[in-house]
Amino acid sequence: MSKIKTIEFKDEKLFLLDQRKLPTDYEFFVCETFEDVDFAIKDMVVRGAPAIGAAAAYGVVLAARQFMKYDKEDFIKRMYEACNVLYNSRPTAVNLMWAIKRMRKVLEENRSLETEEIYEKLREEADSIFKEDLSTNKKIAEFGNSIVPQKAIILTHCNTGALATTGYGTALGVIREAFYSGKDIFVYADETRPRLQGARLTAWELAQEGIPSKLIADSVAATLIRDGKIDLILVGADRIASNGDTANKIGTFMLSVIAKVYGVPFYIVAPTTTIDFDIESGKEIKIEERSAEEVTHISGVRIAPEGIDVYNPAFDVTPGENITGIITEKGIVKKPFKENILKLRE
Ligand SMILES: CSC[C@H]1O[C@H](OP(=O)(O)O)[C@H](O)[C@@H]1O
Repeated sequence: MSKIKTIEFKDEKLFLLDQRKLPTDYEFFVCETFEDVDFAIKDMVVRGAPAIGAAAAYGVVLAARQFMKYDKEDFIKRMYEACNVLYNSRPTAVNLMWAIKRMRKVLEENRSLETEEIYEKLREEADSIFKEDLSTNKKIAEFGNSIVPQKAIILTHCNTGALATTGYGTALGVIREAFYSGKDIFVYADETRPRLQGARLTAWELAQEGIPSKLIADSVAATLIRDGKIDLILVGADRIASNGDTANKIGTFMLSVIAKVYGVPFYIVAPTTTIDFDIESGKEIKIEERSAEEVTHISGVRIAPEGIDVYNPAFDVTPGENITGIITEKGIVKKPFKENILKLRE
């Protein structure tokens, strides 16, 4: 089991492993207010759909601590405002909205209680969200491992490990499970421009546990796939529409097209909390656009000329027809996705 502590709530503070600093520096960013959490999500101190959901939930707990000194009416008003700020901290990963909706529901159901009691209820709910994700990841990994052949060479994109969740991971969780079950697998990890989650985070997680792997530039993947060097592609998700269209880190769609051309199995790995049952297709998914600096600079060093215009979408949408299956904690969803995804709705 991965020992990486991505998120920890203790002493009324939220400790986030600062993923902007990895792999060279292992430092924690300490959140004492919900504004600190909002910044941490926006600036990708913490990132990854389930991880930002859990962090945002604790952001609501911190807000309750901040506003306890006000009278009840003011407390409730400020709490809803804080929930709204956190809900909008990043637009694509639906786990964030799902977590805030759960926290808002607890706030609504308990608004007649004293503020200290509301704080305790919110703390319990955030802890539940945290623990549920951990157990969900393990179930996902077990289902996922069932489709990993012995000695498989696996390609993965971005970071979907313990750093993107509350522990273990989604696609990288399946890779961990296959490795620890003795399948003698090998991993190619895309560096994942521009924020380099693969180079900085996935490579770090793989190295921490001695999982045989090689880091590649994103543009190498196509040749490996063409040359029959990849047996399986496992990637994460930020929002899955009810027809199976999936928003994930930019570059995922391109991989899915190449996988389809060369007949390589291409799986999305995600908890059902990443499914947005309220949208019909990927067309409805808002794709976050991030700053030009993420593309024109690496670690603060300019690599592109001043004044150049930049288009920097953080995600793209892979159509369901390019996806072999969606690995969840409730099993592996195959086509027809619309029919089979809706069966997952509780
Ligand atoms: C297990 S969710 C991981 C998912 O989130 C990443 O995006 P970001 O690093 O911008 O938060 C990426 O899309 C991963 O697949």
